[in-house]
Amino acid sequence: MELSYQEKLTLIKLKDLKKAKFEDLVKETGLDQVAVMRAVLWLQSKGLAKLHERQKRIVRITELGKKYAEIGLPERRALKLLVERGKVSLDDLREVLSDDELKPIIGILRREGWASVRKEDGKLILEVTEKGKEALSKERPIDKALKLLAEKGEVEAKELEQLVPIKELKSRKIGEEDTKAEREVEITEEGIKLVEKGLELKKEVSVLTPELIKSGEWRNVEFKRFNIQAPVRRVYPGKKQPYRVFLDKIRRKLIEMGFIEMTAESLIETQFWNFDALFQPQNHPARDWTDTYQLKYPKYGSLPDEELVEKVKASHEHGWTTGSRGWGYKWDPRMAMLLMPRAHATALSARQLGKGVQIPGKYFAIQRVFRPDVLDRTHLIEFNQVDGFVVDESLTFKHLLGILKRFAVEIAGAKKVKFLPDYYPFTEPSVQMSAYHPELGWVEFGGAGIFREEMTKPLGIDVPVIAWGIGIDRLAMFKLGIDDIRYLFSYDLKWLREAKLVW
Ligand SMILES: N[C@@H](Cc1ccccc1)C(=O)O
Repeated sequence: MELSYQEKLTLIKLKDLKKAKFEDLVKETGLDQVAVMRAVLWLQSKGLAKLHERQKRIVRITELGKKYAEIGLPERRALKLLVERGKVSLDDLREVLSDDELKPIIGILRREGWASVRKEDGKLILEVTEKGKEALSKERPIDKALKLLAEKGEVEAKELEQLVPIKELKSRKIGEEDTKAEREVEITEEGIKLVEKGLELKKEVSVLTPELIKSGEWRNVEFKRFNIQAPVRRVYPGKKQPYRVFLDKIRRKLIEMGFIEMTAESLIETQFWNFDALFQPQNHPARDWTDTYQLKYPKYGSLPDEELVEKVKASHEHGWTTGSRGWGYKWDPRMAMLLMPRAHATALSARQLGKGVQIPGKYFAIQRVFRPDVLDRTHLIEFNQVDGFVVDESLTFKHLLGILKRFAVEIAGAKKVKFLPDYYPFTEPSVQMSAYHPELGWVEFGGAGIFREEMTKPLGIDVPVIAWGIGIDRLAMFKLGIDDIRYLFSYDLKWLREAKLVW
């Protein structure tokens, strides 16, 4: 049987005592109360000891009682004066008694037979009796009771009752009655047997210190075992916001797949990069393929170098050298300079292509984007997109579908993928992809396509670029088990603390 140091010590002491008051056991073991109680309870649960508890009546000494114990009960003080002087007047007694004590004193002295009382010149005179003289050196039961109370502070009522009725102690305000639980610990047969078999009493430690190792003392100690099943208080250490964790994991996955991350310093973009560089005509309803916000102040940003702007302009107006006829309108640089909160992460792909890319190369961005909408459980005006593209000489539409499928499986954990024809001004062909989730059913996953030459050529890219954009929030909702998209950004502490960190 596994016993702790404290349990062993308690049991060994108990073996000698057989049955002991809890307080005595505490004294014997030299441990503190809590430790002994814990040990006793464990011993009890192991059938080695028994804890008996009973309510007992006790009498506790009062402040007045303490005072009397020191200076003597009023009648004793009066008796002393009486014996010294033979007879005294009531007034004389004031020397040794207070007003309160004076009042009942004649009654008490008479009852005890210590004094006789008569009137002399209208004054009460007390004269000591023989019994009174003898009484000076004798202890009455009440004196004994007071002494006992003064010594112990509290005494079991049963013990005092053998001397005086408790009523009397109470009426004289020497003691007050109370009840108290008395605990007794008893060793069982099994406990005795165990001690007789011999218990090795090794000191128990819970921390292995450098000192223990250096001194070699670790050999002589017992290491405390931890109960890892014991319930403990929950702690909530600082941790990343659950949605952040989810996005970080997607980032990690893409990096593992060989993608290079594109980042932006600002959430604000020029229309040039959000629209124009993506071959979206300024005067065409296609520009409204999504509603966007505009910045009031500052209203305008700056355009990239002129050469690039000229090419984009040419592409829009007449197709430049791409063989396309373009959109056939007059391109306005002022409009391209308007500032807006970025409306899609594809703007970062355009920027990256303009800066130059590795060929073959793979790029991605995780970007907060903004579009006007009515807020509800499934719509936010800001959300996150994961966009990316792959550049290589020999890429075809089939590659695009293959890569998208892999994403759906790797990132979304989808089982089936479905492609539908779609339209974006910057891709041709364009597809919309849905992924099948066991619980969610078919979920629209994102758009994709091959960037149009009218877009890539002005940016200086002459090879095929396949691109995609994925709305990540709905996926996160599903993964995090929430049905209100606003929770992704919630500061509800309970949710933040308890949300599982998922991938
Ligand atoms: N930017 C598009 C998605 C997309 C990205 C890249 C290519 C094609 C489509 C959207 O926000 O819906």
